[in-house]
Amino acid sequence: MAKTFDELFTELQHKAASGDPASSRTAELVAAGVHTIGKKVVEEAAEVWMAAEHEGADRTAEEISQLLYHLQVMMVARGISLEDVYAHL
Ligand SMILES: N=c1c2ncn([C@@H]3O[C@H](COP(=O)(O)OP(=O)(O)OP(=O)(O)O)[C@@H](O)[C@H]3O)c2ncn1[C@@H]1O[C@H](COP(=O)(O)O)[C@@H](O)[C@H]1O
Repeated sequence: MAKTFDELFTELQHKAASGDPASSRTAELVAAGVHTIGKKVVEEAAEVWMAAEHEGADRTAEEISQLLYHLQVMMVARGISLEDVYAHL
């Protein structure tokens, strides 16, 4: 069963707090900081755009999942909660 957006966020918070950067991509990115994470957000956003224009729905969904992952890593790195974001929806 695939995880939900909220479940992934909880997992990433734990990875950032106690994960090993050598084995956890999340811990590695959080240690690298918001500049590195921001570049990944922009890269993944462009890949979503390209997939939506030129590839199928499955590839586009995969790219969207990677964008959402990197947005969550940015939230964790900046100490932003799900509630902080949902308050603006
Ligand atoms: N959902 C994801 C996820 N989506 C994307 N990614 C990362 O984003 C990369 C995709 O971006 P790219 O294709 O640009 O990869 P790349 O070119 O190798 O990346 P660069 O090192 O070049 O920046 C993947 O290779 C992963 O490293 C993710 N990494 C982790 N997760 C999930 O996050 C959770 C915690 O993972 P860890 O922190 O690694 O334990 C687990 O449930 C994972 O499934």
